[in-house]
Amino acid sequence: MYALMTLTISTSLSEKSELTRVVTLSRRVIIREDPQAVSVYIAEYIVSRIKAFKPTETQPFVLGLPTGSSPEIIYKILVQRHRAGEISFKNVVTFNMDEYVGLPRDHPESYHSFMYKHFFSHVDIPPQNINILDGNAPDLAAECASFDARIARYGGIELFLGGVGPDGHIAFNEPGSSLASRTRVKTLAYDTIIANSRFFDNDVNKVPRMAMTVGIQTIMDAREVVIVATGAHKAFAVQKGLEDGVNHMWTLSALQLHPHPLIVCDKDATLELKVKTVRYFESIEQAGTDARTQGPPLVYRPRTYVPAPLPVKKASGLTTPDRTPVKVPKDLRINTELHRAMEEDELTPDSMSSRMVDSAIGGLDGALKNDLIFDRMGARMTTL
Ligand SMILES: N[C@@H]1[C@@H](O)[C@H](O)[C@@H](COP(=O)(O)O)O[C@@H]1O
Repeated sequence: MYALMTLTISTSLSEKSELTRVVTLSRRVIIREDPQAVSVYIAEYIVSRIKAFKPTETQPFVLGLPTGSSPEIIYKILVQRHRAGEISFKNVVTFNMDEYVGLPRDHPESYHSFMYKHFFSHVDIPPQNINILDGNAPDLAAECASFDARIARYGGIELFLGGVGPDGHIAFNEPGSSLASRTRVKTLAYDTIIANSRFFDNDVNKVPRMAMTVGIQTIMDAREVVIVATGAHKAFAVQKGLEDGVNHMWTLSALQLHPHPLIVCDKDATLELKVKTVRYFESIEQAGTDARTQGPPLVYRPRTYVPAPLPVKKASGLTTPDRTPVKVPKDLRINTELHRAMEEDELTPDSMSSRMVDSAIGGLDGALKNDLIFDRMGARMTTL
């Protein structure tokens, strides 16, 4: 199950007259000491993938993004890399995994607010390149269909970054979700409502009961999936996702069927894994088969563009899905103002992390207080 597989693929691309290339496929698990080192690894990985892709306005890099406490340091590092002039998001198009239904867009805990606060307000991504599900759309099903159609218009997602819930869910694909699911409305599992109540004054009654989420198949369709898993409270999910079989009750496990999954864990998140499993993945990395050299062959893979968006019948009449309007909606301005707060105070732990009593979040708070120090892998990395 964990063995590296080699696969010979044929491509019709005539690049350098090489019609056949041997691509190494593997399930990659990288283990780092703590959330800080995990975040450095993933941020560097994303930067390297974007650079390798050499995105342009007409062929942007399509990046799927998550929310949650786990990716906060990753966003912070990406912002730092951007400010240092090392990476631009001008030709990056983003699709967020999920959003609560019925929560005002400018609510501090909406995923719109989260994304602007932690990332979008601090980088050069054009507003029209940002795609986040509208949890207040008059027709939620049409909004979901429109989202999938927009992804298809861009030729699919290149790299989907995701977190994992303590119950093994990815995005809001709760235990029991169909592994063939696409973007849709989901009722949240009670475990998730309890877990996320930390963002809502620890009051389960304030947590929205429903969310819109990309499906498992939406994530599986991405050319590459990167999962961040930090903290002892994720250890059981990681164990189920990696060591047990593919199971819709632990939706993380679906990635066993993906050709390019990369799961980056801190040591706490590996606590339930067998020593043998941990040693195996560590040995793969030590053998020099570093994940960053084993991503999908970006430049050789054809991108399948769907030229026109699918028409979607909305309550107000026939409309076509389109990208987010160039004009930033009024209710997003509140998020942009958070930019100033961040400039002054960087990413100080917000209400989310500071309220959580958890080893991973403790690590996050510690990391946010300190300067980011790139670990050995990060330092050794050469940007493409
Ligand atoms: N919908 C989000 C998921 O996308 C996220 O992965 C999960 C874990 O979040 P955290 O990183 O805060 O543990 O929380 C929510 O349920």
